Formats: sequence, C-alpha cells, structure tokens
Amino acid sequence: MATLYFCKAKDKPMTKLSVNINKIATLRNARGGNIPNVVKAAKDIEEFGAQGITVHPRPDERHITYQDVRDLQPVVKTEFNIEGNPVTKFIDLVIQNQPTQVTLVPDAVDAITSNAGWDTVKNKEFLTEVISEFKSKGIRASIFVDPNPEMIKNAIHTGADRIELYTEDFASEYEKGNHDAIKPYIACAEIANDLGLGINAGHDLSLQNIEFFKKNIPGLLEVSIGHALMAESLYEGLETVIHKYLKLLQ
Ligand SMILES: CC(=O)[C@@H](O)[C@H](O)COP(=O)(O)O
Ligand SMILES: NCC(=O)COP(=O)(O)O
Repeated sequence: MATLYFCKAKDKPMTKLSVNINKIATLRNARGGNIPNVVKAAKDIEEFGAQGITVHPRPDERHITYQDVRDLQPVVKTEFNIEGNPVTKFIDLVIQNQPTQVTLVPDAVDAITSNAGWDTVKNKEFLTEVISEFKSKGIRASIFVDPNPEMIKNAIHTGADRIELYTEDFASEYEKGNHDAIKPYIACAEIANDLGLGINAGHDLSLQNIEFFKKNIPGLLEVSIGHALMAESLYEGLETVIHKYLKLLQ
C-alpha cells in the first residue's frame, strides 16, 4: 500500500483513467497500413474500463494523425481528451470534433515529447482568448502546468476549468527513491482546490508510481497515461494493465 506522506486523507474523489493512445498510432505508423487499429484499440480500452481516451496530435502527425481524431470522435463513448499546442490548425480540429476536454500544452513543433508547462503569467492573454473560444463551444479546458504555485495561482485568471500537473519531475525523482518530490505537487493541488480549479495529471505516470501519486494528491480528478501503460501492456496485456490502474486509482 502507498503511504500518505504529506496530505490529509480528505477530499479523495475517484480518479478517472484516460488512456493516451499515441503509442498505438506510433506502432501503426512504423509500417503504414492499419495494424494495430487505433479506433479498435480505443473501443477495447473503453471496454476494459478506462474512463477516457487521450490523444495528442502533433503538427508532424508522427503518431496520432488529424484524421485519427476525426475517426475517433464518433467512436469514443467515454471522455475524449485532445491535447496539443493551440495553433490555428489544432483549434479548428478541436472545435470540429467537440471532445469532452481540450488540454493545452505549450510544446515546440520539434519536441520529442512534452517537456514543460505553460507560463500562465506571460501567456495569460493568449490562453484567456483560446480558452474562451473552446468554452463557448462547450468544451472543458485544461492547461498543462509545472508544479509551480505561481503558475497555478495565475491559471485561474485564464478561465481554465482544470490544470494538468506535469508529472515528469515527480516520476523521475520517485524512481530514484526521492519521495519528497511529491511535495510541490501537493502544495499546487491544495492551491488549485482552494481556487476551484479541477486537477488532472500526466506524463511518465506508471504502475510503479501511480498509487503513491494518487494517494497523496487531494482532489485528483483524472490522470492521462500512455507511454508506460503501453510498455507495461507488452508484457501483461492491455486489459490486465488497465484493470491494475483502475484498482490503484480507486
Ligand atoms: C502532455 C503530455 O505529457 C503527453 O501528451 C505526452 O506529451 C504524450 O505525448 P507523446 O506521446 O508525443 O510523448
Ligand atoms: N497528458 C499526459 C499523457 O497523455 C500521457 O503521457 P505519457 O504517459 O505518455 O508520458
């Protein structure tokens, strides 16, 4: 059992698992063709109990393509979460496909993966504008942020419904045995809860670290997990792995 190190055992809603299927598209794209089938995988993942599907179409479409998003839209019955940098092309894609949630990520075109959260002070006007556009279409808006209290406090001024805490630092420190790495995340979660901002989290979460993270973060509504979950599934299968996450997120 994971230990409650730093926060009080209050306000612990169920945390939804949104499975990021980028890596399924990466595998498919390695050969062209349609194996594995991304749409079938999304349906199966929902069947196995996941409460959401996340995709992060990048400008180079190296994994999830814009067409994948259009194909997934009528199929996903749980929460559909589209992540990405809100360039015009992305904004149009999201609005045309009406997901449950859009997660704004400030990733550079050539980034290997997401590597930083928004500066919610410097980008306040820009974020406010795009978030208002998404919200006017009934799409929940979340913004990807580092565990920095200043960035969380200013996130509320952008109109965001939620923040997604960027968990790479937690994951790499936890692996080294540094459990104190959870502290800034708890502090930020408490600020977000006080401000009424919903809390999501993601990046490098895994079967190794998810229980500790979940147990220590008050009000964690959703985690999006892809890279580790797909790697774990190579050994144990998607269904078993998803069931393991669901149990740890209760
Ligand atoms: C925002 C975030 O942390 C994830 O979307 C992650 O960046 C996955 O993207 P890749 O699959 O391209 O690494
Ligand atoms: N938002 C984070 C996400 O979708 C998955 O990130 P990762 O588990 O692939 O690192």
